[in-house]
Amino acid sequence: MAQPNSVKVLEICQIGPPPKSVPTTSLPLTFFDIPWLLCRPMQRLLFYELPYPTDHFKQTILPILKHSLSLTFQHFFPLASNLICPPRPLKPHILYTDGDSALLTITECMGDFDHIIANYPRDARDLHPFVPQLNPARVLPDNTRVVPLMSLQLTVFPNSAICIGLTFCHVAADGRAFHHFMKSWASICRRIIIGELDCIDINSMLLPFHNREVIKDPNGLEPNFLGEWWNWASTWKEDTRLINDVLADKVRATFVLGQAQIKRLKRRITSQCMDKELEQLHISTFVVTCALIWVYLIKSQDSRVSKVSDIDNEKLYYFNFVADCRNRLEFPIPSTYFGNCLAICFVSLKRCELVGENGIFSAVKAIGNKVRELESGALEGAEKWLLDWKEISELGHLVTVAGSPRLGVYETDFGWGRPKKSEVVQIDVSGAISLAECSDEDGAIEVGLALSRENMDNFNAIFQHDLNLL
Ligand SMILES: CC(C)(COP(=O)(O)OP(=O)(O)OC[C@H]1O[C@@H](n2cnc3c(N)ncnc32)[C@H](O)[C@@H]1OP(=O)(O)O)[C@@H](O)C(=O)NCCC(=O)NCCSC(=O)CC(=O)O
Repeated sequence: MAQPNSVKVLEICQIGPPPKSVPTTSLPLTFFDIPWLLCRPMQRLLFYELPYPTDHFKQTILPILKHSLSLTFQHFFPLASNLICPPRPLKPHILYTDGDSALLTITECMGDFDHIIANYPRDARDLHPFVPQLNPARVLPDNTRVVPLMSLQLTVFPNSAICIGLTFCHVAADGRAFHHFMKSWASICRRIIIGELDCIDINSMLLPFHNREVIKDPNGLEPNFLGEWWNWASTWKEDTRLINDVLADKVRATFVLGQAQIKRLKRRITSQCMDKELEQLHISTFVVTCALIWVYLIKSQDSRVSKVSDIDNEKLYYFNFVADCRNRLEFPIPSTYFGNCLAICFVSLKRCELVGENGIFSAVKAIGNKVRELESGALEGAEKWLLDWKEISELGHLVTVAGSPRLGVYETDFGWGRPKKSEVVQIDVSGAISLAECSDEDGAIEVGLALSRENMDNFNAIFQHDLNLL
């Protein structure tokens, strides 16, 4: 019997920039890009209400989505390109050649849209039918790997909705760059729908900036990171487990922290501070949300430990987030820079500090201090980014963050309104939490989690109980 969320493939095609519109272009990888070479692909879904039958979608909306995507690729060509990984010591790079394109699959789903986009815990496997697969990498006779960087899937829910799914390699674009692409595609599509495109010059839009020379590397991070990557790549084994096996016991849910709750949380934190401490504390929405979720996640794992004596209170727990460096470096980088420009930040605390009475306060101090340190040097300690990453992920006890409430994902309007829901699917395998602004409340935050059923129940109980006390 078909699963409720199985999809029927209607069409498979390739979409690239209009022919001859983009010259052959090779983009070197900067030290900001290299750490993301081994990151598993990003999987982003955007769900929209769009109450048309499948035939209407195919005949009127799909051609516009395809045409606008092609026009957008003319400027955001790296996403239609390939990552070229020649054998060591030749450097990996992104290459666009005329005719390169991204895989686009069109599918239809009869599943229950309201259930699919709900916030309550659902089987983590439910979203995977909407996630496109990347075309497999090719290996050339000289052992060069040619890796497609993005693929897309449009799923129509007849008479109710569509889902736009994207899988892309982080090495091509960070969150800011990727959402610039998404908003540009949406904007061109919207203009075509309202018949405005002819009188608007696409070149007048905020175009991506591709010149990698703006990224200066005075500390020689690039050769250091490349060396690390080559070492890793030589021993790296692809995860060949089936997604259904990996996710068998996982559920995913979205928790919303309302604006009022965030305000009260900030107030509670500041009331715990001495005046002098307060001056030093960085209490942003990002920081208090991350602190709260980090502490609740650790508390929600406790019931997995059968005996209290099994809990090692001295053990270090880690929190990892990335910071956009476009306005945080000594050299200027345009806000439209297309590529990666992220500092990788780690924070650690002992378990007893996190689950103690002032756990959230301790976590706010630790994460906030890290954000503050970025002001005096976002690249401080950067030479250890990859080593830290490898060591800490092997230790376990790590919570990482995907997405951000500053990416404006809910502003991505293709001409039929804001998304009803956005999901960062890869968190169900990567174990990260995802953050976004909220679909329907200004100043609120959506937190996406994928946990075992038992941990999710525990987390939910702690979240509901504690937030009621705020
Ligand atoms: C370092 C940070 C994570 C956290 O810094 P902070 O704690 O200072 O928080 P912040 O920068 O959000 O904002 C701090 C304060 O500045 C003001 N402020 C900043 N930006 C604002 C904006 N656009 N609108 C309104 N206010 C703003 C607010 O007063 C806010 O306080 P208040 O918040 O209290 O109102 C962030 O600055 C950052 O770099 N975010 C981007 C991370 C990113 O790009 N992630 C994507 C990874 S790639 C990825 O994951 C792939 C994918 O998504 O597909």
